[in-house]
Amino acid sequence: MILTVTLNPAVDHTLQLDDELTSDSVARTDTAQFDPGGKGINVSKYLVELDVETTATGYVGDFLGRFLREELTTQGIPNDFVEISGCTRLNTTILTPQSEFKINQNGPTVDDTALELIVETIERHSPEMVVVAGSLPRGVGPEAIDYIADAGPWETVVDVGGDVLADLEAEYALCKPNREELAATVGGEIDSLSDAFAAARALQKRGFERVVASLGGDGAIMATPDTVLYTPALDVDVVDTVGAGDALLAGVLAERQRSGTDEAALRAGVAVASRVVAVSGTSVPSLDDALSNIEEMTVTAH
Ligand SMILES: O=P(O)(O)OC[C@@]1(O)O[C@H](CO)[C@@H](O)[C@@H]1O
Repeated sequence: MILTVTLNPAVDHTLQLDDELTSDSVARTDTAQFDPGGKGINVSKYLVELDVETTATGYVGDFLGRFLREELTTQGIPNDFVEISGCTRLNTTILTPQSEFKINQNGPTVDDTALELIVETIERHSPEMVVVAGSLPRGVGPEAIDYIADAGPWETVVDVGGDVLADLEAEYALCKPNREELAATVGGEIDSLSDAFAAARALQKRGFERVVASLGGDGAIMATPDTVLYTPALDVDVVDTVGAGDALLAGVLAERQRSGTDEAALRAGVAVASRVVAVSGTSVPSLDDALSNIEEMTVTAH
């Protein structure tokens, strides 16, 4: 079982506008979508759709926390959250004909004594793997992630910001930076695929058994102890990119559990991400046949 930990969940509010945003005028829209979100929660949503056993945990609070819980339960996503007194955040995506704007709140402040409740929740579910993903709420530092990773026999996967990633000290089975986070961890720019391969290789050597990096429209890479694999993105009509990295991670973890090979896992990640960018917000597309033709996708070793 894969348990996801989202320490700073969000309700994702997605608005679609027919025109570009302009200052000093009221934009009006008929469409408003609210999805339970936050990176770990999204991974659980996509894993359920891929028929992988999962449970989502993390901190939730107040009316948006209640909405998030109820909505996940209605959607059939197993969840077991820790209640906090602060309010879960509302993150907004505004889609205009030309642009995608994303505004994320920092979220509530969490007392670090609540971490023990997260660890107790994880222990109750005895997962083989724990995925800690998303930003940290105020009051929680990178050492909380090391604490979770060291607290039990589970393998731990992280998808956290580049600054947090750089401070982690425990053993991790996998990390999933995006291009900017990859650049931040190596303190340089990623201007080409070969920069990305070198950065992923360097990060892998710093103590992550595998590094899966999402490169947006350029595809994704996986650095393993032996090689760096690369798969280009599929050609799809992109509605928005919110949740694409979470979908990549869910696809990689689902396929690694099924076939165990890194090549197939990377292909599966890119295939699932390409389905998710074709729907708005962090709603879940049908992934029934998402993995059916993945052996036709290109993977190269570098
Ligand atoms: O502020 P964070 O935690 O880095 O990211 C949160 C978030 O942008 O990530 C998900 C998409 O990956 C959304 O569901 C959510 O709003």
